[in-house]
Amino acid sequence: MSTAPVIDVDALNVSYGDFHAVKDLSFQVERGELYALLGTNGAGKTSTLEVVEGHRAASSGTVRVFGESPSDRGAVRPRTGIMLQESGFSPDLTVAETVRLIGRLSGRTDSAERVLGIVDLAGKAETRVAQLSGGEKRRLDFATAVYGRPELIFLDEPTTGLDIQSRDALWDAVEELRADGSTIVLTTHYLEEAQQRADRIGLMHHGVFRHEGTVSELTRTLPAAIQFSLPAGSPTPPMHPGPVGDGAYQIETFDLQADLKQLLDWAHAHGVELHGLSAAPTRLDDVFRAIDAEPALA
Ligand SMILES: Nc1ncnc2c1ncn2[C@@H]1O[C@H](COP(=O)(O)OP(=O)(O)OP(=O)(O)O)[C@@H](O)[C@H]1O
Repeated sequence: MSTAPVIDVDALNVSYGDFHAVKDLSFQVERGELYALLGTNGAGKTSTLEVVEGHRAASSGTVRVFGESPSDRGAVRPRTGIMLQESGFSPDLTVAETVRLIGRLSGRTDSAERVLGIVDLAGKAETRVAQLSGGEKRRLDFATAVYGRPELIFLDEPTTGLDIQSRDALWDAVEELRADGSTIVLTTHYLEEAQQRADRIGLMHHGVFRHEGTVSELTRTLPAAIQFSLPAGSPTPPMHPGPVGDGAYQIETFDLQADLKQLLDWAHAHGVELHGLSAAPTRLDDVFRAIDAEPALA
């Protein structure tokens, strides 16, 4: 089996007139990975994905999907499922007709009943799209993306507007596809989903990656926090904690386990009880907030 990446983006630039939306972006997505392309509003995620999906020409740079140009739709489209943020379904078609039509256009084969079963829309097969709720339309969109079990699936904000049961069902279906070897590219503003699901994350801001790596590589870029309060008259604690209000202190650390141990050893040795002790690892949200606070790179 080939070890070439499924997606290979090299020095991609996308400009709209004078506005440079994507700047020399390079990344690869390996077979079987779930790669999350995340970023602030206007970071350039959609512009990037439109090129990778073959919907937009690059201003410069090279993009390969399965080793082919994404504009070679005959080669790429049958192997690729796309769930867009806004579906363009015809309101007059039924749910089953929509799945069959999009399935036929994709060049993949499957059964409408199977994919509608995955998203719990089998009972709505003969309902017109115009009569679906917002969440049901999102589920139909997902069904068309996974029709034929494509090798590569783009999920653009897949769970927006879905209730918790539908979200769980969607992620179960994604995990099943991954077990079959499908590669997933996810964009979402629900960072906890990316934190939980992504093998790697590309975090964009103003057209460039501010970070790329696994969740733990990204969260290691910021310190974790240990917080506690001390009873009156306690000796000075180690590691120079800073006050954070209400008599509480905070230690910022890149080595949570070692520093927590040092603090607990100190408390034990001095017979001090640490009140409200908490040790919080860095979350993806924190990394996001930190990059959003930075100025744009030139
Ligand atoms: N057709 C266009 N013409 C001019 N500017 C555009 C066009 N499409 C996008 N842009 C600009 O390019 C930048 C990147 O937009 P893009 O849609 O790629 O960002 P995004 O990361 O997907 O954002 P969001 O999270 O808000 O969806 C934005 O500043 C946007 O205003």
